[in-house]
Amino acid sequence: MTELLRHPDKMTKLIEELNMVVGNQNTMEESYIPQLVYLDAVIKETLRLHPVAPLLLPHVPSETTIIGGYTIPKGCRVFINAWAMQRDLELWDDPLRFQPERFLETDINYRDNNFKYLPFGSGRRMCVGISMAKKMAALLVGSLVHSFEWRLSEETKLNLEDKFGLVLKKTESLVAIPIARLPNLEQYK
Ligand code: HEM
Repeated sequence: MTELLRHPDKMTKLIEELNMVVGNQNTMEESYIPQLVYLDAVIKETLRLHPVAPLLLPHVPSETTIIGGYTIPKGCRVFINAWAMQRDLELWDDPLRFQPERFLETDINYRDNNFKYLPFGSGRRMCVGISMAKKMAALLVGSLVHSFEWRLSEETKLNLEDKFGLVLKKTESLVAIPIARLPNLEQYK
């Protein structure tokens, strides 16, 4: 939501998609998700810049392995810096820019074997909750944007700073004011 509020043009594009697919007589539901391609791109781009688990989960190889000339000893703890890979200038065009369109132009997916985009990890130990997480994120962001117009109070600064840990969190929570945008208040019950 912070990225969308910082980029009103992207917010407008998402609202237009929701208006077209869901319409203002309905509320956001799971069945609309496959048609909401821009919403999917917004979530993918958000997870690229702000991965929930920036170093994935610690992995421990069961055998000593050589990868790219580096020896990874059996039993050592390996962290994969997905955060850095997903912002790497050599892998991404203009990497610090919030640009959901980059996911419309390519078919990069969460489960692909590409090693530049790993918000859910990769391989045998990748996240088992991808399907659920994808749907929940789409339902949540889709509902917030479809049902409300979001405004900021005068003093709100849109701070995108991250607090690092096993899980990435915003340093400052977003405070935004929702305004009903659906025509019928019954739709909010
Ligand atoms: C946006 C939401 C989520 C993100 C970004 C996420 C991300 C991740 C990541 C990065 C890993 C580590 C993968 C690796 O180290 O290779 C992981 C593991 C895991 N996730 Fe998620 N996850 C999410 C939601 C969920 C949900 C909803 C569930 C369960 C319903 C779930 C269950 C798990 C489990 C059980 C593992 C450990 C898998 C293993 O070690 O074999 N996750 N997740």
